[in-house]
This record gives sequence, C-alpha cells and structure tokens, in this order.
Amino acid sequence: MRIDVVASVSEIRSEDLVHRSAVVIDVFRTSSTIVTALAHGAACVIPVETVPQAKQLQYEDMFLGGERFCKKITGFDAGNSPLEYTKELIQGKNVILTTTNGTRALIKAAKALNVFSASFLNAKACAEALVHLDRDVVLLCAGSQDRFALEDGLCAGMLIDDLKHMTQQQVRSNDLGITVHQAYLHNKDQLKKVLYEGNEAKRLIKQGHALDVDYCLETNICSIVPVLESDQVIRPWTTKKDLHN
Ligand SMILES: O=C(O)[C@H](CS(=O)(=O)O)OP(=O)(O)O
Ligand SMILES: [Mg+2]
Repeated sequence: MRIDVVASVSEIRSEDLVHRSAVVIDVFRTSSTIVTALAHGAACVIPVETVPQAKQLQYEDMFLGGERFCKKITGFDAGNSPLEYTKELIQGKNVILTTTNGTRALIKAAKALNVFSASFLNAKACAEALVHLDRDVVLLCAGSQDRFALEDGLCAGMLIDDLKHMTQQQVRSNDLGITVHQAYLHNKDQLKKVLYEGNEAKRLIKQGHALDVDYCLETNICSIVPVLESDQVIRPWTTKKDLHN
C-alpha cells in the first residue's frame, strides 16, 4: 500500500489523486468540526468555497457555518468551532460550511476515488475505512494559508502508523510521509504538549479558542468517518457505500 502525504492545499495536484483514496486532514478546525457535526446528528455537511456560494445554497432551515479570519461570518448560524455544533442545534440539519483552508482542500480533493475527512478525533476509524477499501492513499494536510501545519502533519503521521499496524501489506511513503511518521513516533507520548507549540494552536488560543484547541487534540473519541460523496455532500461513511464505486 502506498501512502503519500501532501503538505498544504496549494500542493494538491490532480495526478496525486487518481485511483486513490484521499484523506483531508484539517485538525484546526474544519475536519474536527465536520466529524463533530455528523456525530451530533447533522444529516450532511456541504463544503463550499466562498461566502456568497454558501448564502446562495441556503434555503429553509439549512444551517450556515464557517469562518473568515477565525471569526464567525456575519449572518451565519455558527463559526468553525466544533463545540458550536451541538445536538440541540444541528440534529437532522443540512450544514453548509465554508472555511479558509479545510473546505477548499475538500473541494480540491474531489477527484480522488474516495475523499474522507480526518482529524485526531476520528483517526483510527478513518484508518479502518482505508484498510477496508484497500487502495493507495494520499493524506492531504490542509495546512494554513497554503503552508504546512504541525497538527495536520502529526495527524498524518498517526494515520500512517495506524495503517502500518492494521494492514498486512508493506506500506511505502513519500519523503514527507516518512518524516511525519517518524515525528509522530518520536512525539506520540507527549502529543498534546508538542501540538500546543504549533503556530495554529497558538493563534487560535490568542483569538480566544483555547477550548477548541483542547477538544481538537483529543484522540479517537469518535467512530464516524465523513466521506465526500459524488454529489459533493459529506455524509458518514459505511462499508455499504463502497459498493457504488
Ligand atoms: O477556523 C479555523 O480554525 C481555520 C481558520 S484560519 O484559516 O486558520 O484563520 O480555518 P480552517 O479552514 O479550519 O483551517
Ligand atoms: Mg486549519
């Protein structure tokens, strides 16, 4: 099994996606928000690139979520804090989401055979889905403002480690994959401490989102694997869904 890692949204190339499963990793905070929304009963999450697109898509009781410059967009129901996506607010709702990095990465990844959304919250469940599909994988770190982000890289390293333990096959990676895996192994016993040192964690804390940082760095508390389906809508993946591919 081949598992390559891409450092940021701007480095995603179509040829890296062909015949592969893609996993978009945006620990802070889009991937964590999507999995939390679905775990709390949202019917689906629709990732869109721009604010006007989000407003145009909204009708009836759809839930509008997203951020620009880390802040909730005026007129939206919620920002990009996973903690805002409570059962009470979103159960049964279709969530439209637009964020600076994460939703852009998901839209760019859509050429892959399957597109999953992963964070520390659901890493193991995501690795299980990838093993089940048994395809080569590309792990797309969303990063921040087109730059690599530590938390996405270490989450990719964790996924590679899980996959190495779960699959019977030999796992091969590109140089970035080898690097993040080694970095994960080196830091796995003090993951939260190391990740608090990252630029994005510091930036979010400075903006008043310390609770989000803490929550997004919890590992494997959720078994939902969000998948971007052919209608460009994200729903929970089940083993039945790969029959359509
Ligand atoms: O909401 C987030 O945490 C970030 C905001 S920012 O781009 O880092 O300012 O968005 P995301 O798309 O989840 O990286
Ligand atoms: Mg991010």
